[in-house]
Amino acid sequence: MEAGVACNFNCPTWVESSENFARKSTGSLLFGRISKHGHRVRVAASAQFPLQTSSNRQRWASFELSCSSFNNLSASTLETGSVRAPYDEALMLKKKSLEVEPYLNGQSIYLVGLMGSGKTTVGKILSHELGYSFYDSDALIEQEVDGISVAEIFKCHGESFFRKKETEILQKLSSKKQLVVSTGGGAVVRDENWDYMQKKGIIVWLDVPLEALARRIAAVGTHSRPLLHYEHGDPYTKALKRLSYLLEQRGKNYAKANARVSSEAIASKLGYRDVSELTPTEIAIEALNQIEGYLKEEGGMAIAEL
Ligand SMILES: Nc1ncnc2c1ncn2[C@@H]1O[C@H](COP(=O)(O)OP(=O)(O)OP(=O)(O)O)[C@@H](O)[C@H]1O
Ligand SMILES: O=C(O)C1=C[C@@H](O)[C@@H](O)[C@H](O)C1
Repeated sequence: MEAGVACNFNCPTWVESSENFARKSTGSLLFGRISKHGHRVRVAASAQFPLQTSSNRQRWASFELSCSSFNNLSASTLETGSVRAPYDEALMLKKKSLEVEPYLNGQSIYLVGLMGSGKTTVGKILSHELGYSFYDSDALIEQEVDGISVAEIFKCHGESFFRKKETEILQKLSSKKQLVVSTGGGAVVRDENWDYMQKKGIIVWLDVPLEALARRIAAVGTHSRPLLHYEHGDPYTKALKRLSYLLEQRGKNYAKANARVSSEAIASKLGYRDVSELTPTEIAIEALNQIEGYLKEEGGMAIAEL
């Protein structure tokens, strides 16, 4: 009887086909079966999904399958082992955003970080998931200055003109709630910008290693990033040199953010060899984790009373 039940129960198929189950860290399943000899049996399965994932985005689930007859509750273990379960990042993001949203209570999210840290990419994912409006402060400045690019604004009007415009844009946004704002890499330098961002918002630093930033920037070229024009060499070297300098200057400012999302920490938590293996969605999930932590632990709920 027991062997018959074990054969019919294909554990890998069950784990992969049960979305709800696969998203939880533990779970169990109980159901009845009639064996081919007419006996009623009870089958129980339980599984554990550890946080750790393997680098190919599969989660290992350990399971135990046991079976007993209905009138005899002492179960005998049929099978134990581990199976690969799919790691559905889109579902995890949805679940996390539903959890965090009530704590956020409409507060805006301001993403800060060096150029190329993914503020725009991750910001769009967050805004979509939370149902917030997305703004890119560089793009808003470009619109205000006759549609010319940031690089042209620097060239024609100078950096201080650009910084003034950046502050004006942040001031305008500061009266609104339910925004995700991708700020310019240098927005953290002016104290008044902090006042505007903090008025109805939480400030989140996307902290990415310099080498990864330089690789990303080199992939698209340095032409659109005026602060990199001062350096010499190939795009990777130019980006790495300037970014190292900028981080030295601004590191303490970024560190004042309410929440820090470290790509290195996420990669190590997920068992990846390098931050380049991280997807923007995985970073967005961690941003929500950090925001939740801040709101729960640092009295962020007080700000939410706005
Ligand atoms: N997690 C990621 N993995 C790999 N590439 C990424 C990741 N996030 C963003 N990128 C890429 O890096 C580049 C910069 O991303 P993005 O524009 O989102 O950064 P940013 O912080 O808004 O930059 P800036 O401040 O210069 O506007 C883009 O080409 C984007 O596709
Ligand atoms: O790091 C910076 O100071 C900048 C970053 C970009 O987002 C732009 O705001 C501009 O190129 C300046």
